[in-house]
Amino acid sequence: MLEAQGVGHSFGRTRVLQDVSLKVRPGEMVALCGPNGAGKSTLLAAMAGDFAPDEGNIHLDGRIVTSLSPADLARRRAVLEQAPTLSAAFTVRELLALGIPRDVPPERVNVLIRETLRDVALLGRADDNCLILSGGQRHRAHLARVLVQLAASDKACGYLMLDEPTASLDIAHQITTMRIARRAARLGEGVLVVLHDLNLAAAFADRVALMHEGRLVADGPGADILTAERLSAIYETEIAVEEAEGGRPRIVPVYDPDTHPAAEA
Ligand SMILES: Nc1ncnc2c1ncn2[C@@H]1O[C@H](COP(=O)(O)OP(=O)(O)OP(=O)(O)O)[C@@H](O)[C@H]1O
Repeated sequence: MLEAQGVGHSFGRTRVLQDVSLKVRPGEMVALCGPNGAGKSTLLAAMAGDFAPDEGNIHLDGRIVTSLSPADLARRRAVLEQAPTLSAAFTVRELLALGIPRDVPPERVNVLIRETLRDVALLGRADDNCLILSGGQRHRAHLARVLVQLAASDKACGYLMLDEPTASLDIAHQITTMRIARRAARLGEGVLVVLHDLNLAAAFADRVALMHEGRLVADGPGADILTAERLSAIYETEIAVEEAEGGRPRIVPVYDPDTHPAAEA
């Protein structure tokens, strides 16, 4: 299990996380939602072991996450950052190979790369330089990099941590990406995904964890958590919630195109 307990953190004098506790169990997909600046990426980075928070603990399969070696961390969890960068002009194939340990036989590497690129619909671009891909295609290549990292791991289960994986994708690729994350959970991985799209969260995640101003304000099934009253309050805009197929909530922002932001101040 990946678990944050009583986590607090400040950057300088800015308190970014306050007493946050969150569990991601193997086989479970948790969507982390909330307004800009709520602390989602900071929490995900802390849970990934990127830094030790000022307060509280984060355990990955029973061990303090920052006590794990980089190699052990890489076998247990894979992280797609919000704005992934390239350290060199890699081809798509080379980018994916970065996530695969050197002792994996070349034939296995080729199979892993081919299967993962097929999943993200980039099989035909394997030998293209990442820099010539479109923004969304490049993001899918980075998603493939983290998927192949876990697929190559010898651990029975790992944790997939995705920070806004659908932000630059068209509707079809958003759905494909969420299906890939869902399949990872079905195969036993723990999935933590930061999402702004509350409808994707409601449709795909087992639980929705809602953050606001550094705190976790609600955590549970989307149908319980995503209420019009709660969402309108934390996003400070009118949001309606309807009932969709299977009792799932459908989140509908209420648009008033003629209200200028300055007029509300
Ligand atoms: N390295 C840093 N130094 C200083 N402040 C930081 C740093 N990283 C994040 N912050 C601040 O922490 C707060 C939370 O940022 P974070 O990126 O975690 O929010 P978020 O919920 O992921 O937001 P968004 O939806 O806009 O991506 C913000 O006010 C941000 O400015």
